[in-house]
Amino acid sequence: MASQLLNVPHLAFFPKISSFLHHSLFSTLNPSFFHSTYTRKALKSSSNSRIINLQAVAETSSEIESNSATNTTSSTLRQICQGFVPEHILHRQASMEEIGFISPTDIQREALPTLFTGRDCILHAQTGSGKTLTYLLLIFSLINPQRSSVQAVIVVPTRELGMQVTKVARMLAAKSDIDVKGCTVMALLDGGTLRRHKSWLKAEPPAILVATVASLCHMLEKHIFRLDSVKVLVVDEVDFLFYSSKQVGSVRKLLTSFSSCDKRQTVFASASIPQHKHFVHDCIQQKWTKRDVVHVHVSAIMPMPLCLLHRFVMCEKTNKHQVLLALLESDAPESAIIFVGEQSEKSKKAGNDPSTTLLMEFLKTSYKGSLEILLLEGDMNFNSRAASLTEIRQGGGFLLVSTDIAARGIDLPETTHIFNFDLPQTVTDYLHRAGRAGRKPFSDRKCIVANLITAEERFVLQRYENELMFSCEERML
Ligand SMILES: Nc1ncnc2c1ncn2[C@@H]1O[C@H](COP(=O)(O)OP(=O)(O)OP(=O)(O)O)[C@@H](O)[C@H]1O
Repeated sequence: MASQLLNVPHLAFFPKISSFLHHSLFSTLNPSFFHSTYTRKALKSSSNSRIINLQAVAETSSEIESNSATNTTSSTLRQICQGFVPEHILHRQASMEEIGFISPTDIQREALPTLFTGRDCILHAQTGSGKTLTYLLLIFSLINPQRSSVQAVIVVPTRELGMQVTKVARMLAAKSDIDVKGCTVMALLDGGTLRRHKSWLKAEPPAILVATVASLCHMLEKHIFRLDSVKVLVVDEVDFLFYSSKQVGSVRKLLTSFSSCDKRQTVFASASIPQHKHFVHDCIQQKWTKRDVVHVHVSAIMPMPLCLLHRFVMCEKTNKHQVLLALLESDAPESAIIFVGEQSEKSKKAGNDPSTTLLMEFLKTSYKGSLEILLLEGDMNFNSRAASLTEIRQGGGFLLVSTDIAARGIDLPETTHIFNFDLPQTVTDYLHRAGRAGRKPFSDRKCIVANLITAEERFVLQRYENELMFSCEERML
């Protein structure tokens, strides 16, 4: 299986060079891999490259590769979880079915049986494929509600994703008819009131802790609590955290200094794990996971959901606002996210308004449709960011203008359209931005990803098409 994986074209999906992409096994890859510009760049820059012993990795870890067409089992999610996830979550009062979880998604079908055996897993599946519920079901199968200690920790890269995961975990906990206190879920997120959390953690430790890395490490460094009783540690959007120069040090510490992989079950999740062979190797070498970690790779040859239709409109930089307006009028999305690039430091220093502000002003005066126009960007304070997402989740259509802060993990299933007002910087960013639409696992509904590009940007988009294996049609206005 390992050698088969090395020959599938999805390995051409290769974003910018990162700190953990430091090995070189390119000589063993399919020649098509070398067509990737990113790959050529990586080859040039991998001065400290070394050949890793793939065979050794293959002997200890294992791969489960699945593509939707190959699935034959018709078990329901409840059947897969029976005997593992407690009855009170599955059967009584308000059941999984009532929440809407009847059939398992591919990642749930492939990963849950392995997770229930206690093995560490890397959940690698498309955006919107249900990875959150996969690891939460494992957590609910392991925690003892009678015990007053932190038994599961879920690490997330952003406050917004943390709030979302907390909400799903609380929904599952609340649907059970056991003593809710036993299943408390605490969100320990950047921008929160850490002092209040400190006393809470000491007096009444929650069973499940959802945390951003900085806040979690702060508590651990101050010895407010320890990870001794943690049975499962999940790192969501794991590639993002390892890429982030601000967060990678803390993540490594969390995985090796604050707790040991032998004493916990470790789960990593993401829709993009570039050079996953290297990553599995690093997991074992660095003791982030046990040696028999399983890489569960769903839709390996198709990194993007098929329900997404990709379009581009060629335009001048100066008339992008008008083009976007024309698209909004003609496509009439039910709800949409408009992704805008981050303002450069140079532009900030020059005192220019960020593109998000300019676009918001334009839309507020020119857009005549019924969707509510909202903004989400990193520079906003935490309360305003939370307010934007709360408003969206209250229902009604929205037009969310956002930077890449909304590109990872955010689940707004009503989103029918993504507009890349500015083209994303990397192929990974493209995958995650596009994946904010098409998030209803069993729906046939097609969603649109529209790219507003200048003639010079066409080749960049073409590269994304090649690496993610989709094709983008030109849309004439
Ligand atoms: N078995 C299921 N049946 C129906 N809906 C499901 C099922 N599992 C998950 N979902 C729904 O699918 C949507 C996407 O799930 P989730 O947010 O876990 O995706 P993800 O794989 O984590 O995506 P991303 O990589 O973008 O973070 C959610 O709205 C969730 O409620």
